[in-house]
Amino acid sequence: MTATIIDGKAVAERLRAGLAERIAALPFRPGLRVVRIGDDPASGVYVRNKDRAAMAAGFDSATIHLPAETSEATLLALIARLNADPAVDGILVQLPLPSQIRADAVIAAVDPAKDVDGFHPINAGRLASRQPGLIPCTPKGVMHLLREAGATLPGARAVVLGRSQIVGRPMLQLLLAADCTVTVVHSRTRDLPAECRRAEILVAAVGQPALVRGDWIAEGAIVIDVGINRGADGKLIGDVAFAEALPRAAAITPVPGGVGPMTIACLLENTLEAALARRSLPAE
Ligand SMILES: Nc1nc(=O)c2c([nH]1)NC[C@@H]1CN(c3ccc(C(=O)N[C@@H](CCC(=O)O)C(=O)O)cc3)C=[N+]21
Repeated sequence: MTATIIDGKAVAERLRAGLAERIAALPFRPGLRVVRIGDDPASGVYVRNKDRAAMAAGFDSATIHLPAETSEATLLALIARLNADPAVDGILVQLPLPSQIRADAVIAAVDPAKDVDGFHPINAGRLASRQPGLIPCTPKGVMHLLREAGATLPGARAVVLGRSQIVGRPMLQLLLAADCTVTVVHSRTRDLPAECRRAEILVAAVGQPALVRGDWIAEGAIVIDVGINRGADGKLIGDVAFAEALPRAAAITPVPGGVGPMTIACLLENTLEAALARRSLPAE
């Protein structure tokens, strides 16, 4: 078998085109504000891509760039101002934050109705309790890609590699809600390769370049690679050894061009959802 390569870039473009159409029919432009602190170069690329995609789809989007020395109090005051601004539907504070700022305090300060990252404990709790809320962008994008790849989710054995607050845990909730049999494995798991080999759907989200080798992958598995690691040569590499996985998997996402573009498209989808919900408009 040689795997079908899941074209996340193309799926993301279609999703964004659909959002642009819906926005064009609205009497207002959904507002997104991205807050970037300091000059982490990786954040720079992400913020630029997002701004470009948001503007092209018709959002009222802007990035607020503050210096690396910004205090937590200054950032919290900015968030309070954005929470109170009726033109702002979505707020994203780019992570990681400098060490003088507590990320937990910042995440909890964002109005849950504008929390387009889905990181606020209220939204995490809603997801875990199967109530409607804003869902973290990367796991939401993974669910889009699984549907696109034609995965049969009910009853499927899914393994999530990684238990982070921003990917692994919400991924567990979404796969479980879709009736998968989900196992979450992590750095303390005994025999990671054996656990991964049981997966019909494998979602790798650990941030370790090419950790998942060919022989960790069951024949015919669908492999979603969330990892975006920068190699010594500056190139992006996923968490999965792509060339080794190709002959075993049924379908696999590439890095770049897989999950990354979907994260941005889902951020825009969340911003539109937040804008409609805040105005008590129907979601479709
Ligand atoms: N509050 C917050 N929310 C985030 O969602 C968030 C964050 N902070 N901090 C940083 C990470 C990283 N992230 C990426 C999203 C898209 C690509 C992406 O589009 N990648 C392209 C390649 C881009 C390139 O060439 O560098 C791809 O995979 O094809 C990458 C990285 C969102 N993050």
